[in-house]
Amino acid sequence: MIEIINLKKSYSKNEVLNISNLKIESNQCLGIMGQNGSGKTTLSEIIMGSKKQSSGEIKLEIENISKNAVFQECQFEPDLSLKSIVKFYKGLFKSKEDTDELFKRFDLENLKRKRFNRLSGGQKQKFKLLVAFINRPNLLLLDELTTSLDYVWREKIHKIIIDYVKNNPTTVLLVSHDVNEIAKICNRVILLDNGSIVNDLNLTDDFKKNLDILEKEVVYATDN
Ligand SMILES: Nc1ncnc2c1ncn2[C@@H]1O[C@H](COP(=O)(O)OP(=O)(O)OP(=O)(O)O)[C@@H](O)[C@H]1O
Repeated sequence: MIEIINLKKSYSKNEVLNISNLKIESNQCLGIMGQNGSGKTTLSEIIMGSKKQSSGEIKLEIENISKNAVFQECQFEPDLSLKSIVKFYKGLFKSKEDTDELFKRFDLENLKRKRFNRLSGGQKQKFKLLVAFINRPNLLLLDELTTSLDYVWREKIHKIIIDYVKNNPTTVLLVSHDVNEIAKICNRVILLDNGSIVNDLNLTDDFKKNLDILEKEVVYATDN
């Protein structure tokens, strides 16, 4: 379980996040939606510990916690081959993961010797997720994961994540602007507006059949 109490974040005197209470059950896939600048990345980075809050408390009660994240901006040493990057992270995490299988899963076997900065946008995105799996995280942040992926790979990545979560107890934070993606992967979604949670929805199967309702909730929550 992750519990957030009276969390605030300001830059200079500008408050960008103000969340009085949020509980995220373990092994839950939480979608985080909201307009540009509403605080999604700030909230998820604070939960992951890569950014510090101005005040408030975050309790991370996850057994044997292993974290990882995929961000738009995350980059790797541009001149290293994918194989070398994976070797580096495998060593860093002291991981026993079968990385050949990971290369296969993401259809990147033929690019092992290529440098990261020579990959296309979509290939980079797939590779970032491959690296995020090396330490078998049980807390995983995916921030705009499928931006720059084609339709086929977007679907494949959704399946890879759903299968991973089925086989490994994981708390997933999925930041996305895509209602379909959220509905496919998450069982709950929070909507942020101006740094506050303005809606918190359980994504039941019935709800998922009526995605236009979710779309309306997103528009309503952020227009009012
Ligand atoms: N380093 C920073 N310094 C000053 N302001 C910042 C900084 N990082 C973020 N902000 C501000 O905090 C607010 C929330 O930004 P954040 O990146 O969390 O939004 P977001 O919902 O993830 O947006 P997007 O959908 O555009 O990625 C914005 O107003 C942004 O300008």
